[in-house]
Amino acid sequence: MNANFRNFALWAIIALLLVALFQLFQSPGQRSATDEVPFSQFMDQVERGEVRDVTVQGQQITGHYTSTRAFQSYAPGNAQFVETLRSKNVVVNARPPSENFSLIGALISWLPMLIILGIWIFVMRQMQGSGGKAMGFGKSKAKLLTEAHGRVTFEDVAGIDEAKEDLQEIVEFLRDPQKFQRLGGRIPRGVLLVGPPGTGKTLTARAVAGEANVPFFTISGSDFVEMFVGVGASRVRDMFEQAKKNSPCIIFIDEIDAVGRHRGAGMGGGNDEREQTLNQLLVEMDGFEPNEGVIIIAATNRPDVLDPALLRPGRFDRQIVVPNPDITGREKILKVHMRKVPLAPDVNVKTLARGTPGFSGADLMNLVNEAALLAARRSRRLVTMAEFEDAKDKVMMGAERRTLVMTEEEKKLTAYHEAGHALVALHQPASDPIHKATIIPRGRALGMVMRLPEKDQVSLTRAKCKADLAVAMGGRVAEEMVFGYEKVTSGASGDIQMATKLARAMATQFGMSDKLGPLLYGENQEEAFMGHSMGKNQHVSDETQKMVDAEIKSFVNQGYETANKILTEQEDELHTIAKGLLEYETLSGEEIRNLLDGKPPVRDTDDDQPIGRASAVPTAGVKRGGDEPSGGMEPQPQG
Ligand SMILES: Nc1ncnc2c1ncn2[C@@H]1O[C@H](COP(=O)(O)OP(=O)(O)OP(=O)(O)O)[C@@H](O)[C@H]1O
Ligand SMILES: [Zn+2]
Repeated sequence: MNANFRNFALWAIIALLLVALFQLFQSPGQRSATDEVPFSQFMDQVERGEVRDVTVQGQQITGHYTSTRAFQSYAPGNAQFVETLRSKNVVVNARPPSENFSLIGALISWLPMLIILGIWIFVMRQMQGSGGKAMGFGKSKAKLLTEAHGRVTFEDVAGIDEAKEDLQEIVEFLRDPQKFQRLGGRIPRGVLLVGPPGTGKTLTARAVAGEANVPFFTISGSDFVEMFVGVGASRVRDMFEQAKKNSPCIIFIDEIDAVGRHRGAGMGGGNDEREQTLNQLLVEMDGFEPNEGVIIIAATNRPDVLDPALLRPGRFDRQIVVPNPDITGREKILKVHMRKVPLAPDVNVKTLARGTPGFSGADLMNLVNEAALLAARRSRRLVTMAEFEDAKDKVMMGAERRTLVMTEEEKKLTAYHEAGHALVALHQPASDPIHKATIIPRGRALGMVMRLPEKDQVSLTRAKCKADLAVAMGGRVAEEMVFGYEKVTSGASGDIQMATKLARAMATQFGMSDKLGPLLYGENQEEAFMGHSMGKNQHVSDETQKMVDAEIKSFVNQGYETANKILTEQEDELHTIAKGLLEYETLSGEEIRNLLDGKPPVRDTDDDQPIGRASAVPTAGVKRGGDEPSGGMEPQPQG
């Protein structure tokens, strides 16, 4: 049944129902236009010669008086009145009993059937979803992406060269399956792309199809999962049928974990349907010849939950990891997405790539998009570095909260807090260089100092950890120095949390404590990771626990002392930076260094951009995080 026919049938039924209703309501109306008279009265009128003609239909009598007025009456079952009519010269017509009402009668007797049919069709349509795709129940929901969706090639995928290399072989096979057949090589039927969200798994799969110029069917694992038993399995069957008709081609199953979860791993019962679907998938994958030219590419970010049967040879036996990009990868991905954007000459892709550790391909695409939108809002012809910087902060920390009302006192306190971080960082050679400091509130942070590593960090040195601890404490120390012990705010909670996490990692994981030695304390990674107290950890004795806690405390205290020493010795510089922040709100690393040399920042006054940022591009880096987190840690907006 195709969609057009279904639509037609539906409208036909609705039309029929309307006609039937119309007839039903119409008939009594017509009747009321005639006189309805009792049979006895009718007979009297006949006797009196007032009736001109009658039509007898079963027991119903209709006719006209000599006055031409119409009437109608009903005769009792066995009344013999025709003789009387004849004797009075009335014209008598007769009709078979049901003719007059045959249409209505038929409709009434068919009505229940029609209603049931209508409901059935309606339910079927509902089950198909509103997508309007002309596919039947139990048919696969796989979508065929065509040229109209835009052709994707390996050119569009950047920064994951190893995955592309691995897939190159599949491209060659799809281009000329016969060649491989002749040589008897075994081509994998299934490829599993494994990686975190947004790293370009879907994009890569599409690029394989684009490179090989073959059809690309895409479906999500969750599309197979239906409430009706057997539907998922029949969708799988249908999908493979479609694919075979279009071979060579690619089937892409996104989120395969939705169907491919370990059998029997679900919560409670009721997983029969999913298991049936999975079984069907396994059967189909075994069932087609490797040379039929259908390649299945599946994606997941949870390979660990997949049923082992899926990973056996002949199924998804090839796994390709698609990781988050490294610094050069980020640069390449940024360049791919910047192709569509008119760039100002000051845009430095390398700096952006350095400032976005942990970003996925999708995050980077989002960053470029945000920057373009910002540039449009600022009515610029080109997208400048300032937009990219702001977009980066927005993606990383949340939108600026320029409307947040801060009292002068709070603003001053924030400025000194951030200046404290910045100054400590400046005087710690092991710290990453400052990228910028700002007191514009963003997300949960009231301000932040960003430092940028020169290159992606693979490991942390002891010196760098110590420097990071000192920088983290710098904010609080500055507050205490300038405003006094009692005026200290909760604003440093983010710093304290970050410092504690780092100190704990140094003591229990990195082996950086002399007292504890290079041992792993606390087997429970998660506890350590979450920054929870390990107090109840059964692997650590009470005494060891006390030692661990003491070491963590001593690391943080050392950081505090270092910060205190630097800030006390350089109090003048602290005031200079804080005043600079109060005046300009945002200072780049270079501007801070210039300020300390007595050179104020140069601001473009006729620049209409809402952010008072220098047009000079900061070349030095900063590190991410609201009041800076340390290597490998999540950004910690400081409140
Ligand atoms: N390596 C990359 N090169 C270029 N663009 C990328 C890359 N990775 C991601 N993107 C961009 O991010 C978008 C989203 O990526 P995609 O949907 O392919 O990610 P995914 O890994 O399939 O994510 P998910 O696991 O959430 O489905 C892409 O359309 C693309 O524009
Ligand atoms: Zn801080």
